Amino acid sequence: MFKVNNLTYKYEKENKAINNINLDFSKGNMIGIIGANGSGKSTLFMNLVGILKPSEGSIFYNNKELSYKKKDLYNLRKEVGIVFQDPDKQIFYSRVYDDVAFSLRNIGVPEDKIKEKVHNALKLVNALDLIDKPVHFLSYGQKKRVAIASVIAMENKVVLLDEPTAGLDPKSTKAIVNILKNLCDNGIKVVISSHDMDLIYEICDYIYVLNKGSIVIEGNCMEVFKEANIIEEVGLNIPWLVKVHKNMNLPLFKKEEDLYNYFNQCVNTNQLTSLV
Ligand SMILES: Nc1ncnc2c1ncn2[C@@H]1O[C@H](COP(=O)(O)OP(=O)(O)OP(=O)(O)O)[C@@H](O)[C@H]1O
Repeated sequence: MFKVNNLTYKYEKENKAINNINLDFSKGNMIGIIGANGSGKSTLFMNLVGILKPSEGSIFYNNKELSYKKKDLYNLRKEVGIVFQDPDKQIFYSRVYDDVAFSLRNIGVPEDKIKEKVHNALKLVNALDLIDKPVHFLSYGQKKRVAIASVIAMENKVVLLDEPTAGLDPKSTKAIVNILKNLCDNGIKVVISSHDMDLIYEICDYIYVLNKGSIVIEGNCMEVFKEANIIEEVGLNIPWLVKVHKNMNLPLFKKEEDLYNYFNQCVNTNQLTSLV
């Protein structure tokens, strides 16, 4: 798994986009990387897959330091998939089918297997109807779903997703959330960056909070969001379930359904009479 030691990355001489951070992705199954605009999330992801090379510090994957030789990067990317924030960065082919098939062809998967994997991946992201469409005909949200399908089709061991649900409608967001949960249930490590704190709170079990390139807090989801002052100071929102907990003096629930079940139980045992 990924372990990052004292990573610093500078695009220019003085400014540190990432400033001496340490990460250990064995701490969770669904890891959240959160931070305001410009806090360094995308820069971190690009360092993890070897697109950018650390200015200082080191990155280990399965106890081996990243090597930037073409062959080693090729092997890394067979195991680690990335969905970029901007789908145009990752879509190269003119037809959706060929785009999703691209990486599979690259690693020599037979064409009949590719056909099956492309269909399955597009179906999962609710985009099978786009299979024969030219990519330049697609909307932003449609391109985003195709980019996610390309990574799902590869069946990687680790999937990094930079803002996977940004710009998606509720139905597609729900589809992506279910896919991420499913990947996680199947033992795939999912690392996600997002500005949607309700989403991060719902699905992540370990979180790193970045601010101006540094990690200001890390821990399990509930621990991190209980630090409301820090979360707000770095320009992020508090998830609504945490607000309910703080402002209504109710238990801290992880899922919306847990809150409803709690209320139903209270109603059934006549504990809500004082509110009615
Ligand atoms: N190509 C680049 N050249 C110079 N500076 C860059 C470049 N890309 C990013 N930066 C700077 O690095 C810092 C971190 O940017 P990065 O894109 O990693 O942040 P982010 O957390 O992903 O932001 P967002 O939430 O807006 O996507 C910012 O200060 C940004 O201006």
